[in-house]
Amino acid sequence: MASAAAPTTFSLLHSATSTSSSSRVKLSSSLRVRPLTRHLGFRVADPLLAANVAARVAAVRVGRGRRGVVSMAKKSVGDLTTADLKGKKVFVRADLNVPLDDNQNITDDTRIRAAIPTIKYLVENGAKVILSSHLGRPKGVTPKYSLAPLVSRISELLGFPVVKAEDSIGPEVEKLVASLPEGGVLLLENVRFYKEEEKNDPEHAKKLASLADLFVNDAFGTAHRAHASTEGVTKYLKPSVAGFLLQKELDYLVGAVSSPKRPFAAIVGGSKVSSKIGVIESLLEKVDILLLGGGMIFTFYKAQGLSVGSSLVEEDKLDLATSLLAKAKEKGVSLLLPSDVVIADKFAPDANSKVVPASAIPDGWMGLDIGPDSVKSFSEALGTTKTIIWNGPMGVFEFDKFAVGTEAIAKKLADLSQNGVTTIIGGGDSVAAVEKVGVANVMSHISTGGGASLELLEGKELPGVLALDEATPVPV
Ligand SMILES: Nc1ncnc2c1ncn2[C@@H]1O[C@H](COP(=O)(O)OP(=O)(O)O)[C@@H](O)[C@H]1O
Ligand SMILES: O=C(OP(=O)(O)O)[C@H](O)COP(=O)(O)O
Repeated sequence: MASAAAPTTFSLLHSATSTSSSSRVKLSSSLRVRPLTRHLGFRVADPLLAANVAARVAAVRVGRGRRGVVSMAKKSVGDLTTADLKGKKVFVRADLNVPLDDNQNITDDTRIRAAIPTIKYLVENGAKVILSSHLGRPKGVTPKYSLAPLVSRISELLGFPVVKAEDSIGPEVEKLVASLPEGGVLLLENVRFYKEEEKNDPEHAKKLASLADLFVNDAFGTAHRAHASTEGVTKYLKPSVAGFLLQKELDYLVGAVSSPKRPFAAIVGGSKVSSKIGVIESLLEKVDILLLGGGMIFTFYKAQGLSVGSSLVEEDKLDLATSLLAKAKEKGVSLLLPSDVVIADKFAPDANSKVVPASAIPDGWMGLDIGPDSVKSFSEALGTTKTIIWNGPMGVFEFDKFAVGTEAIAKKLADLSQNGVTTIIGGGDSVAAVEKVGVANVMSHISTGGGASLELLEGKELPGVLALDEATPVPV
């Protein structure tokens, strides 16, 4: 078992009684301030500033018995009143990166629904909302990644029509902003149509920022990216504050995951192997059980000398996979790889398929799901846990033939959740999978960010959060 006292494990309590809408957290006496700051991306106030902090922020002991107060609040959109917002142009960065089918229909609108409370609050307070997001990972302007298919759903959820711009910067956008009424919403085109977005180009950030007076970041799913519309704009827009979704995610994930009930398990799958494989290293410091599925597993099989046919493999991560297996052993973490897989002769819903042992994937075939024996052993392992975080489907669940493993794990988690286990689901596709099975409502927390929640758990700073203004301490 992993040690419950791993260096970056913190004991956090929510300050649920705070009258401010900012996220405030009380810290236990065992806490070390510096690692926590690193972990959350929040600055922890110097204990000596205690006298300047509101009495309602509980005083706690920090370090070696010194009496102090820790306030980790980021300024929230809820701290802004009608006086701050009426008639103001507000640049809202949301994560509206929703899955679309081949006909451009939204197959899961969780992220859109999650963004609505912040937009509604701004609208109700007379702001002019300039709403922005990315969709997918386009390289330049790519029609299939346009935000156009989202307009009707956003309008429907808000109860009034949203105007859509054809670009995210430039004279046409400026004209639309100028004609935006108080309480109106303008949806910009995919911010990733400009390569400068992901480069966090300061000139580009300045152009985006020039559209507005202030900034609200509600894109938790993209908070781990330092991009022009998440981090860059904060340098030019004051105030830059957290939206309600961003706050809610941090409150839940920090609270539940930093001091998990044990045994604590993580399930990692999906196809973003290169971005997730690194997370495994730090997960090994925190979890007791680690289950790997999805496209992740073939890099591990290959590292062990098995043939993987034409399955997804990250060749440059083979050494890392080998060292992770060794590290799991050294840490006493029970790392489970599927013992059998469902293989296909092509990447298609109507592919021929069969179940084979993980060690017997023939050439020309690719693994697209975990097999029945693996479902059984994964379910048994999960049955022993008290906290589970799941990121990334077990297989290509979009194709019914290869959705069985993902659905079985979703049902197992739903069952455990109803029996007192804390279940946290993160990631666009993982959430879509859980929605598809119809068990999203019984999970403890559905996070809109897969990579972001993993990086938070990993102990990394989230640049999109770090860049926001700190809440003003209230004088006693
Ligand atoms: N064995 C596999 N081979 C290829 N793709 C896979 C495999 N298993 C899962 N996937 C794909 O992974 C995608 C989700 O991956 P990812 O984006 O990492 O998850 P999330 O959005 O939950 O973080 C899904 O589209 C799914 O089809
Ligand atoms: O879908 C997302 O991440 P996730 O799949 O890790 O949840 C976010 O929209 C971030 O997208 P990105 O990983 O292309 O930066």
